[in-house]
Amino acid sequence: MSEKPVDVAVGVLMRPNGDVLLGQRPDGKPYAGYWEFPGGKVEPGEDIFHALQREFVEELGVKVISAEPWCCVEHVYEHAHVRLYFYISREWEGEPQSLEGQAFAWQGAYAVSPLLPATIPLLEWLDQVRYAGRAGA
Ligand SMILES: Nc1nc2c([nH]c(=O)n2[C@@H]2O[C@H](COP(=O)(O)OP(=O)(O)OP(=O)(O)O)[C@@H](O)[C@H]2O)c(=O)[nH]1
Repeated sequence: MSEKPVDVAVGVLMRPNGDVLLGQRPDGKPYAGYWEFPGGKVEPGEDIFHALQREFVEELGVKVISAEPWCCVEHVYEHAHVRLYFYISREWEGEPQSLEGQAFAWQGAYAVSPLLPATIPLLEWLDQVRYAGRAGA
């Protein structure tokens, strides 16, 4: 598949201790059961941050107050060519709720699996952000 990539806004909610929120893809979606950082496709005319805010309200009932762009990766799946815009947020309102029936979990070490293939290579790099400045990190 070499068509134009689909833009996806992805958010890493990060607690002060470095834990991050992962969700499990619901039944009926490609890669159902795989774990991912919450997010979804950017709609026409929408900017990435607003897409991120919308997805977090729809999926988790969480209002993202601020988020910094972290990285962008492309991945070609059999179902889609995606361009993933990852943001890191340390400032949000509300406790995550399972509004789409999905499981979710705050993770220190990544104890859930499988994770989406495009996301796995980023985890080591993300740990550098999560535990920056800590002894042994
Ligand atoms: N949210 C999210 N999506 C990811 C990650 N990694 C990754 O490859 N993706 C891919 O990005 C795409 C996200 O699309 P989606 O189907 O979840 O988007 P959506 O919620 O808008 O779905 P919809 O089509 O039902 O409206 C999927 O192809 C998914 O495989 C990740 O960490 N988080």
